[in-house]
Amino acid sequence: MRTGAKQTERGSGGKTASSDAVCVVRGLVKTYPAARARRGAPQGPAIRASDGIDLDVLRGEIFGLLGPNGAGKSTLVRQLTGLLKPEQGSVDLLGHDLVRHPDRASRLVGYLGQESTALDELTVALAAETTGRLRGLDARRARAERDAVLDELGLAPIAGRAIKKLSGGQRRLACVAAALVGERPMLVLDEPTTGMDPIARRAVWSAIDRRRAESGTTVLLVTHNVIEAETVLDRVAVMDNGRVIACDTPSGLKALVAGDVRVDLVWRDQPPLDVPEVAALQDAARAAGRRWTLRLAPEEARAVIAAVTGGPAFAALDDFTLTTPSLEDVYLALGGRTQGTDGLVKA
Ligand SMILES: Nc1ncnc2c1ncn2[C@@H]1O[C@H](COP(=O)(O)OP(=O)(O)OP(=O)(O)O)[C@@H](O)[C@H]1O
Repeated sequence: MRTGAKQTERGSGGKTASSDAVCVVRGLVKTYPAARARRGAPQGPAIRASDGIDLDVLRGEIFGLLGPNGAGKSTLVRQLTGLLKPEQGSVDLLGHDLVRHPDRASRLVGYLGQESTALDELTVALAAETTGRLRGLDARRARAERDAVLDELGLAPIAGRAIKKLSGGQRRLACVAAALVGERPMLVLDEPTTGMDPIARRAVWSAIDRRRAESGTTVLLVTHNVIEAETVLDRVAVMDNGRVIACDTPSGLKALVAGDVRVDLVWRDQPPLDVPEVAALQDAARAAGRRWTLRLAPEEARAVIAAVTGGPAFAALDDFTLTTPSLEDVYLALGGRTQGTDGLVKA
């Protein structure tokens, strides 16, 4: 077992803003008050959902926010979109002080929140068109943008249906369409692909990528889908407990675990813990159903594969793979809930 308290903070998280930064966050603090206790029960603690966040998002980049449930991602983006006021700290978006002037955010940001209730009563087409009109497009332009985005996201066949009567994935896709109408210099999308099938997800990623390529749009993206996000993100901030615990390019983050390989062992049924070589791996393995995942130095991985394929454990083994680490491994390695926030803990 090895540990290393290494975190990358290239181009972000430092106190000095880059001249290319369109969004500069410094010292952001937001605390939710403790919930009122039921009679006789002790009051729960207040929750510091943003705990001193520094962040620079650069012009034209697709910037991802990753982190476990409750890490503070939505709280952060709601402060970046003027919907929530921090107790301390500053948010500068394209030269506008959003803590003092939260009303200016709507002119600068196309925001997709986690909830869609405001658009639910409208049809897919009307939601997109109305959003365009609210963002200042004239009627002809709003209709043209509506048609283009519905085609782009494959929504034309259900354009006339009410959003509230759609399936979860369709509803989410309709909300993404509305968020993309009426050009804004920055898009803030909170888990845009939740509930979508692979084709819809791919359409969303390419629509986002296209806006960056064609219009230089800056995109801040909250997502749990690290494997897909890896292909579109320029940089990623990993959050935990209201803090940014790492920030770099996907490849820079992957370099944190680059010396390792990932071993996946899938057991036919229960792992054969009576085999000493298998029992010795139990503490280091991340178990999910019949699958054990281990991150190991290459020579350790070779020894594990030899042990489970050559000895008595082989009869219990259904499948095994040996791969280089992905961004998901970095995310899990840094996700402080399970392994500590003070850096990488290698299995
Ligand atoms: N309105 C609220 N009142 C009190 N606590 C809240 C409120 N909204 C969020 N929290 C708490 O603040 C913390 C951060 O929540 P937040 O929604 O920002 O996390 P998240 O990273 O977006 O999570 P998820 O991935 O589940 O969407 C959590 O502990 C959450 O329970």
